[in-house]
Amino acid sequence: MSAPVTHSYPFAIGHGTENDFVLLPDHDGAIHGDLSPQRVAALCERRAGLGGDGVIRVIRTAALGFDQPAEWFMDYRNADGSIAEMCGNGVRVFGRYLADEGLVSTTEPVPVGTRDGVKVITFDADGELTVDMGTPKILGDSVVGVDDQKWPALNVDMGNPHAVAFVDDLLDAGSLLSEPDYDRSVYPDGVNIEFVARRGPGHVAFRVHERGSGETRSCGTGACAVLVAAALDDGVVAPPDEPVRYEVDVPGGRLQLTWLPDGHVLLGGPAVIVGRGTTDL
Ligand SMILES: N[C@@H](CCC[C@H](N)C(=O)O)C(=O)O
Repeated sequence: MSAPVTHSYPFAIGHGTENDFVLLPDHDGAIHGDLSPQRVAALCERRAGLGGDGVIRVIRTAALGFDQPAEWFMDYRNADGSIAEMCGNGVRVFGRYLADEGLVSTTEPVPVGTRDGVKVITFDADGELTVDMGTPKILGDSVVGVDDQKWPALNVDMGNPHAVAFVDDLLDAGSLLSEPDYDRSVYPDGVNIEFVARRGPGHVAFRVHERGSGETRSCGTGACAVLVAAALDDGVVAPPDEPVRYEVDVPGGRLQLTWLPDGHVLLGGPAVIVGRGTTDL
């Protein structure tokens, strides 16, 4: 009897403020058929797999047949294998990976294709990366809940859905081991839920329960939604007359958020690649 044929695929592990990802370089789209939701979930499993909040396939935009003005496309999957439109920390880690591999130059902005359109990454002088996340959609209010507590929450779309609730204390959100309650008629495709506490002027902190990944130590699109909710709560009218800046703390570090007069939100912070290897998926 012949032995089963197994393929070996390279991978890298990276994180942005401890939102961590398994990156699968697949420049020309060879592994597409092998990347089922079950395989993604197995890769992200923290005890029996490589471990991660999500998987990012590094693929040429042309290999997917997408018409976007960017050579590289971030094909993002949540830890449960579901596909998400956008990942703010993921796209910064993606930029770091491309730069470390010598696939892009750090001296000029790099466009990256995503399911939410092209995002442009800038390599900052301090070693961090900033991405132009585009324009938030502010879609009104709903309610989120944990156990018998409920909070009003602002519906902000950053390409993916968010519900932002202000709490007195980040511990008010409880263990976040299970998904908080939310209005499924408002969010038929699920939602990322941010619990935000004030830290001072222009300074907030949040915890997040991510759709498809559970509680994570950071969420870039979530930080953008939090910036918008905090600024509106502080009396800023959208879009702002002048740049509005917030420091946003997450369990895994600190992100720098800017809301520009043209409506775009910039997300800045660290992003690193911490290991490489091979896997049979
Ligand atoms: N961690 C990400 C968001 C990833 C996608 C999200 N879980 C969703 O399903 O929308 C970020 O940094 O933005």
